[in-house]
Amino acid sequence: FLPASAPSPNLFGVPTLLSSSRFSNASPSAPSSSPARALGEVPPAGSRIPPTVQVETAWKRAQTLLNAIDRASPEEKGDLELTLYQNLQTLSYTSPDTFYALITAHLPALMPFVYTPVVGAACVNWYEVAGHAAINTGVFVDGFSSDKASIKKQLEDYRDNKSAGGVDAIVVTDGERILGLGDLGANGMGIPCGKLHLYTACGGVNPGKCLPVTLDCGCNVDEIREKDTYAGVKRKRDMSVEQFDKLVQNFMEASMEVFGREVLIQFEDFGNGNAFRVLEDWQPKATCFNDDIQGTASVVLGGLIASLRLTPEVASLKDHKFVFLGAGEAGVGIANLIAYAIRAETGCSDEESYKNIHLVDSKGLVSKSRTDDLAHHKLPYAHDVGEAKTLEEAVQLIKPTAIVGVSAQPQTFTESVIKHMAKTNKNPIVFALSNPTSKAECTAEQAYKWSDGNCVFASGSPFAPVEIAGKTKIPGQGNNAYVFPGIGLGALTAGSSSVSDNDMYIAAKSLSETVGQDRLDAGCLYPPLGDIRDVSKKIATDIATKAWEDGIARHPKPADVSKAVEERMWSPFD
Ligand SMILES: NC(=O)C1=CN([C@@H]2O[C@H](COP(=O)(O)OP(=O)(O)OC[C@H]3O[C@@H](n4cnc5c(N)ncnc54)[C@H](OP(=O)(O)O)[C@@H]3O)[C@@H](O)[C@H]2O)C=CC1
Ligand SMILES: CC(=O)C(=O)O
Ligand SMILES: [Mg+2]
Repeated sequence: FLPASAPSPNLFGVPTLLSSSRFSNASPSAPSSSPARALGEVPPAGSRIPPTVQVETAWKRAQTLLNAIDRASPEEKGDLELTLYQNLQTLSYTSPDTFYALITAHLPALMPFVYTPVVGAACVNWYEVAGHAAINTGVFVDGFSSDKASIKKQLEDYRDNKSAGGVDAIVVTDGERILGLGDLGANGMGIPCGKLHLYTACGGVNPGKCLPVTLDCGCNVDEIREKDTYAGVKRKRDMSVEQFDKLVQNFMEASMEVFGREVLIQFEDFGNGNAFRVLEDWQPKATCFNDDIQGTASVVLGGLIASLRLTPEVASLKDHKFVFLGAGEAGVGIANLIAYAIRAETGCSDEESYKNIHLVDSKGLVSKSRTDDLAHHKLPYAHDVGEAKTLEEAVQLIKPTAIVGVSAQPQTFTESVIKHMAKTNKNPIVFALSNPTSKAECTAEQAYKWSDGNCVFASGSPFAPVEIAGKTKIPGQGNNAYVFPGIGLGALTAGSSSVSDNDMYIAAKSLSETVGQDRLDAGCLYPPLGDIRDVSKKIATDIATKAWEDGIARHPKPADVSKAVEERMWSPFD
């Protein structure tokens, strides 16, 4: 940990370390920090002072803002939330150790300000909000003019000048489907940044070895692209599928050549016209996964497995009847993993495993009569059960035990839908998973109120506990953040050559085992966020153990896998 070399004031009043981290904007020719000073690099024993005092100061100042946010009127709230987001980003540059110590120690309070929902608002006006971070963070690849050699050069520059000697984990987006906010173009860079902050805080991945990337393929939203401050490529998304696939191929090959074959690559918030195909192309050839399709599936399956301990009337996954609102990346990803788990648990056929899973998309219930017109990924769910134009009709027709909202359409879980669920089930599952909060299918309060406190609720962005009928209900955050850090950490520990669908199933089971009876008693299907490093360690241990069993691990097997995971975890407190 370094003494202040260039102090500058900021909200948290901590010394700045402008030349010491991967966040440095120093040009390659500028005097660079000595290698020993790079963030996260293991320092000689005893040379690093835990940033305790700075963290206390920063936390006091953050609390001032948190209190102001609590007291603010709805009109003032948004600006104050963005102020806290901005200050945290500044801190991540100026004193990374303090930043990671702060968010790790106070994750439940601060996660909403580095991740959903506030990162969504930050992305909308990224170039105004993110300041220094906007253009200096990570790597922006111009999708129209870059070839493999130029991408390699960008990555090598990053490795040599901004990383702690290499990169372990990349989160890459093309900005086309940012949360439920749609196409934000290069503004989407806030998402890889937020995800990687969580890789470090929740999964102990060395922040000096994390790389956020945006493949800038233009933006179809005129008011974003045409803004004076927009620094992305000012073109529409007019690339052909072949050009897009070539860009992804160049990026994937360049990443593996520069950072090594085992570099972990997480696809994030791509539009669904490309996401499924890119995953199918690259899953066998790289250590990669799509967080929206697979990570989301794993966290939802984990919650469902935990819920079986709460809903004795539903004995196993195969006894559920699911209706999804949304049949895109998240919807189909979750549906596919539930079907995978049912097959694994019962040995049934593919067809049988899909039978009780129903999807509603923008045109209504996905059904047999629509097969001529359906995207490939929806076909397994086109059942012969009749037709429904709306969610309400679908719920009346199917009589589900669980509804899962992944549509980015707010307030679509209406009073009448939830009342119907409560009438036909003792404890209906209601997952309103769309992000950010403004896109949630319903709020926690609505779900509990309309079901007389009987539903089992989870949401993608956090909601506060709700008092109902003399009980406190704790809404779980059904967000892939519970699993992706552990999945990535596991793959990195083993040096896995791939990340499989079975890994998502393993992570789901692992996560479900961390949910204590006290949480279930409060209606919550997920462990406290404050325990997340232990949760990630457990998930990582299970994933890495399986990688060694399956022979896909490139690293030698340690005597104690859990210890190897723990030793790999970077901590700002070490
Ligand atoms: N909690 C979590 O961890 C996660 C949450 N999400 C959230 O889920 C949401 C969707 O993400 P994703 O699946 O990737 O997005 P996609 O764009 O891939 O899919 C959106 C789906 O919603 C459907 N849809 C749109 N409008 C309606 C409507 N009026 N009625 C019914 N369905 C509709 C679309 O229908 P059609 O197919 O006909 O176009 C499509 O099937 C986002 O808000 C995202 O933030 C995503 C990943 C993780
Ligand atoms: C959580 C997440 O990955 C999403 O909303 O896209
Ligand atoms: Mg996402």
